[in-house]
Amino acid sequence: MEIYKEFTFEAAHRLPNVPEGHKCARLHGHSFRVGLYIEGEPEPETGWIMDFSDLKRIFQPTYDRLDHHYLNDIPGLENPTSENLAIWIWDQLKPQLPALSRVELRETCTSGCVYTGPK
Ligand SMILES: Nc1nc2c(c(=O)[nH]1)N=C([C@H](O)[C@H](O)COP(=O)(O)OP(=O)(O)OP(=O)(O)O)CN2
Ligand SMILES: [Zn+2]
Repeated sequence: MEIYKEFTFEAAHRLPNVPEGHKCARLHGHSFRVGLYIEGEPEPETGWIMDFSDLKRIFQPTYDRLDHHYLNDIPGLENPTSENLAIWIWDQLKPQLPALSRVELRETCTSGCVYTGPK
């Protein structure tokens, strides 16, 4: 079983390595959506895998680094594609959240990616 919690943050970015003339080379912003998934079995007593509010608390410091920031300025996010952002969020959280199973990163209403960890 997986549980998930979704977050939104506002941020600006530009993609430095796109072909010349690509629209994403220009500074622009998104309302990013992040889905964090935790895999496990519900504990018999609580009936939950983990408390959603604990998940929120653990994500908060990472969220604060992203929300209303220019992503390219963040170490490790110099090329802030959806893919790199999902990996970066995973790397921030996995040490504290061993049961993290999936990071969904939605950049626009129609574009995003899903990361399930290194293969
Ligand atoms: N594989 C990736 N492709 C693109 C990324 C990315 O992170 N990974 N990022 C971008 C841009 O940041 C862009 O803001 C989002 O792209 P796109 O879906 O093309 O945005 P639109 O809202 O313009 O999409 P439409 O559906 O065409 O309106 C580009 N590619
Ligand atoms: Zn973009």
